Amino acid sequence: MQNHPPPLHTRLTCRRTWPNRIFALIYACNIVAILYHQTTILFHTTNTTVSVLMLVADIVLAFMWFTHQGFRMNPVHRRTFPENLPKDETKYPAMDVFICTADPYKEPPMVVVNTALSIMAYDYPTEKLSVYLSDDGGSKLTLFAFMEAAKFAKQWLPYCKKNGIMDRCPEAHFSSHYPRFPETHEIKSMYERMKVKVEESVVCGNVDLDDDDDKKYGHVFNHWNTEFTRVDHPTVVQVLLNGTIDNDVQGNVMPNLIYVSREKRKGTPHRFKAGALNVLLRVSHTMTNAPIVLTMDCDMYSNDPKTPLEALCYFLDPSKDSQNIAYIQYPQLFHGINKEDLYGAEFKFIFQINMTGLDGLIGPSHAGTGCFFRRGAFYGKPSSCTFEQSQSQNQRQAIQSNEVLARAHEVARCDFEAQTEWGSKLGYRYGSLVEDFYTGYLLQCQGWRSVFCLPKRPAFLGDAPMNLHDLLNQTQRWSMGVLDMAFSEYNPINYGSKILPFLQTLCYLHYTFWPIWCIPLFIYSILPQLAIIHSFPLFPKVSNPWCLLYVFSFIGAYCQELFEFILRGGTPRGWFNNQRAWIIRSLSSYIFGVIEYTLTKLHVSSSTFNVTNKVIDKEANIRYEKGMMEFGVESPFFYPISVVALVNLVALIVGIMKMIKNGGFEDLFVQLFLVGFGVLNSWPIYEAMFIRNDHGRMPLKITLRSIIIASMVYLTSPLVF
Ligand SMILES: O=c1ccn([C@@H]2O[C@H](COP(=O)(O)OP(=O)(O)O[C@H]3O[C@H](CO)[C@@H](O)[C@H](O)[C@H]3O)[C@@H](O)[C@H]2O)c(=O)[nH]1
Ligand SMILES: [Mn+2]
Repeated sequence: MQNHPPPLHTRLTCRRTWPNRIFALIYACNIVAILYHQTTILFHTTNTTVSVLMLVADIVLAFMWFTHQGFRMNPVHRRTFPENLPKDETKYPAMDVFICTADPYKEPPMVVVNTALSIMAYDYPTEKLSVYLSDDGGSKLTLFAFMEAAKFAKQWLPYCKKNGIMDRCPEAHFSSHYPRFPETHEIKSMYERMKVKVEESVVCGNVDLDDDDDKKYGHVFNHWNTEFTRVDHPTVVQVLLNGTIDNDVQGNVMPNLIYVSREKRKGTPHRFKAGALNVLLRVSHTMTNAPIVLTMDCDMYSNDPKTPLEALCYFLDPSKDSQNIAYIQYPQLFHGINKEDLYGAEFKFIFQINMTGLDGLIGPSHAGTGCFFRRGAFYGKPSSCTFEQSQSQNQRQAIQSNEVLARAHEVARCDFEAQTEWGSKLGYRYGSLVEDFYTGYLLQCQGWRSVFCLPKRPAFLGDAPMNLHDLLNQTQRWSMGVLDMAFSEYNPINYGSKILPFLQTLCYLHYTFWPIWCIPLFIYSILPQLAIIHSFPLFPKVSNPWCLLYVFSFIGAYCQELFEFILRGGTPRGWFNNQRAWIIRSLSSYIFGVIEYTLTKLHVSSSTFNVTNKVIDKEANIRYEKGMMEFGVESPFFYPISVVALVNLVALIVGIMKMIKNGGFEDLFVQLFLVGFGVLNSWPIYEAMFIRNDHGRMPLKITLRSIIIASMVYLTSPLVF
């Protein structure tokens, strides 16, 4: 018998698979029956407009339910066995890490520095590790922060490794119950000094170089002359640590650390994060050309120094299937989210639950950060390159040579990509505001596969939006991004469906049409409410057996989600908040996303990548910790949710009054239930409008205008009823 080498990874089907499949069958029958019922009503109704609207809502809900089943048919979980990796570390492939930042005022340089330090301290052969920072903010403040970080790293890395520290992000480390070693105090005060220095420079908007630094780096800062702006400036590439020259305080080699701010010129599109990553792909190609590339958002620090070894369990697996793996995606997990995740900002379904579903098909979608790539995947199909071929030669000594630097500057030019395949066949793909999701999808269409890793100890932790406006801003961008995809030449209907397996296509359909949730949610949160005022029954009486269909569809869908949510470590309260956030997003950012998308297609406006704020407002954060929703700013996002909240409140009051006066509970039961549920979900909005008087309350202007709009909705409703 042949001796099998010990496994590097395993994949098991989740126990909920069969229950999921059976439930899907039952639920599908229920949906068909409802649609049938709605259609028959359409032919007998006294009010066609209302019936058509209800039917449209139900068809969209049915579509979303159906496409969601792709995630449920074969969920899996995986395990890796890094202990079975080859012992000889010199055989490990080199790894280039890309960190993106775009704005020193929304993404404080200290946040970025912490991310970089946590990665530089990986338990991975240091001489194989290079960290590239892309600064789309073109900020000398960020460069200055990294200069300081390079110095601090020389103490921090040996300190972490010698003492076996797990939290290698200094900020996270020093804000936890950290162990004390003889040198801890010294390291901590060094960190504090660096933090003060960097934060002061951000406050005053200028950098203060001492003599040594001035000698070393003074010339780089000369780039920031009066003509230098964040949207118009030359390339700046600065090697801050060179692994072959720089040693830490104990004489060990350091990883490379390279600052890159690509050239930007007015009128030349820079393609946001996708453009930034493509520049890093090329710059790193000229310098280290590692076969593995890890992409990171600036706020996602590493929470486990052994993570790259886990990724190696797939990349070093000699089996044929493993040669097709383009990327290994880790979930986006967050720190600083309040107890019950007030805004559903964790996106447990998108980043965790649905990912395990995709993993059982041909692999997870790409989530932008915390993802290990095979570099070759950016350059072509799986068959055309093997891992060994793309292994880099050791070009380390060269990274600071004039030749290499000149080449790096060349490939970072803003016109370099003109008439090339970058963005269409090479690198990150352009054309969607969710470049990550789009690129992952296109790689899978090329035949690449992917893997999802969900270790017990989170591999990465990042910042989630911590107020409502930021969250809605983020999901509006995502909405526009997926619509870009839905209507692109490579949309999942015409293109993806011909290449990808059926269930995988369903999942991509679900996401690319994500914002159309706004259609049923909007109809359901306005129409039954108005119908109550006009005493118009929309649903069968409670005593009518058809009514059970509606009850089952509601309870069935909600219970299944609750179950999935709790299986993934959530709480009932967390689930409730999550569904509330879904309603709020649907009524607000999805609608705005659809409008904004349409406007960009009509060339009335142009789409931009609004970076999510990562600065914490202390006062607002106290309210957030208490579970209070933050309104405060006069954001147009708040109008639809305020109006809907008011419409529901009035409908509930009127409905109850009518029932007391005339009876008819049977007729209006389902509607009253919906309205009651609406009011329950709107509670924080009423508080923000009428009760609270802190800074996070709803701005008076929005409250007043919403009252006017809601009144107009009621006044014009006779047009429909
Ligand atoms: O012109 C730009 C704009 C953004 N970024 C970077 O992109 C990252 C993500 O931006 P963020 O504002 O945090 O967006 P999120 O919505 O939180 O990010 C999610 O969604 C994005 C797509 O919309 C993906 O790119 C991200 O990886 C994914 O985490 C950050 O590191 C930014 O610095 C750039 O480098 N250049
Ligand atoms: Mn982010």
